[in-house]
Amino acid sequence: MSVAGPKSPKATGLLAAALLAAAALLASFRQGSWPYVATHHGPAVSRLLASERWQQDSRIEVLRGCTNFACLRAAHALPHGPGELFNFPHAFILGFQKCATTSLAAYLTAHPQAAGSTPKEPWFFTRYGNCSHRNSSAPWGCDQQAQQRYLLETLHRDAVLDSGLTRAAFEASPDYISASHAEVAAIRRELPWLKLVVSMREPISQKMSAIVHWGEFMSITPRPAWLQKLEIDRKAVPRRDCSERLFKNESTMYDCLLVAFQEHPEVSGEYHVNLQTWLSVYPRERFHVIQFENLTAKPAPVLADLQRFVGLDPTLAPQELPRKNIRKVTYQSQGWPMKRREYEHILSIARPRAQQTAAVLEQHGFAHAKEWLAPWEAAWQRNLASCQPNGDCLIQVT
Ligand SMILES: Nc1ncnc2c1ncn2[C@@H]1O[C@H](COP(=O)(O)OS(=O)(=O)O)[C@@H](OP(=O)(O)O)[C@H]1O
Repeated sequence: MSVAGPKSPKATGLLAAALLAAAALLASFRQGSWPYVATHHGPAVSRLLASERWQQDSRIEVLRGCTNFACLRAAHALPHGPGELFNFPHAFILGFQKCATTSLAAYLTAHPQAAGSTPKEPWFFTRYGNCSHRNSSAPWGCDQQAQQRYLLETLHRDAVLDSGLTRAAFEASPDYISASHAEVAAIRRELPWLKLVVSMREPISQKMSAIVHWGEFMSITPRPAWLQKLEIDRKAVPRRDCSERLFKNESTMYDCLLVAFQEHPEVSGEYHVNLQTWLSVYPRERFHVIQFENLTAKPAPVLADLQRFVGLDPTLAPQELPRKNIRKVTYQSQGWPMKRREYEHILSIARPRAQQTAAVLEQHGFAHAKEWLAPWEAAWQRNLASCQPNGDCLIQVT
């Protein structure tokens, strides 16, 4: 039997809801392995839990009728059935942009126990999605239709439930990591059980990759509608302008790096600032942090850790990490021309921030700061070693 959502609840009172939630809690604890236990609900969820129909249904049956987040939350308060391995949805790859999120999403999508979203980057919860009202005082919120489309079409609800929840639905919108506190809080409110994956790349390389990405996009003529939509995000405009000029040979990579490093942290991908926003909302154990350089140098152990974190069986894993979204071999594959003093200047901005990021990662138990910084320091030294006596260098991304 399926349930249409929170529209027709037959409330039997708060006591019944509390009893049911307590039973679910107990059952979940007895099951032991269940990773998420709902401990508090909003009024809509409590009403659903109190409905007599729901008391007869299994979690997966309830989920079959869910077309909105309140329904999902109520379903997740019920005990999981035998063989069910995952929540729905189960995980988000949050970012950072240009840190191999597309390759990671493709890798997981090829895993028989995972179900990637369509598209890979729905951008549902953040500034370009329909639920965010950045330029008005309206609170974050999604209408019923948008929620339904997201759950059914983007996250493939039916296919995932048909698997008996033996597949983990996930999406990968790399701009989520730079979400505002209000947006992150909204995601937590709607999907409190999510597992969250973050990848970080040597920060100068990450910005160079983004600069090239935007240079290529801004050179598309006529400008596509989706690109025009992005123009509403005024904060990121100076960087995009610089990228456009770079591709017309009217600015240099150094100019654009300066712009990128001076932008607002939430736009420029200041790793620790963005991560701390998320850590202030979701518990620490929900996060898994990957270093791009470790991942790309020696994928197997990093991918095995990722699968363990998500709850996927590593023995079913695809062999290879794909190489998606690659531009470093297309543009300036021998390196970007820069003067030594210019690179040193950028480094004088990037290094202290990278050290802060490493300190935050250590503070939260994600990595040892020194070990984390070593591959980044090695990349900086490699680039400095490329400099000629006249100060001309060729700067490569990691
Ligand atoms: N397997 C592997 N090995 C080495 N490098 C890899 C790999 N997979 C992705 N990449 C590099 O990651 C960059 C793309 O990252 P994203 O997919 O996260 O970009 S995006 O934010 O989704 O646009 C992009 O960097 P640039 O080429 O410097 O732009 C990719 O080359």
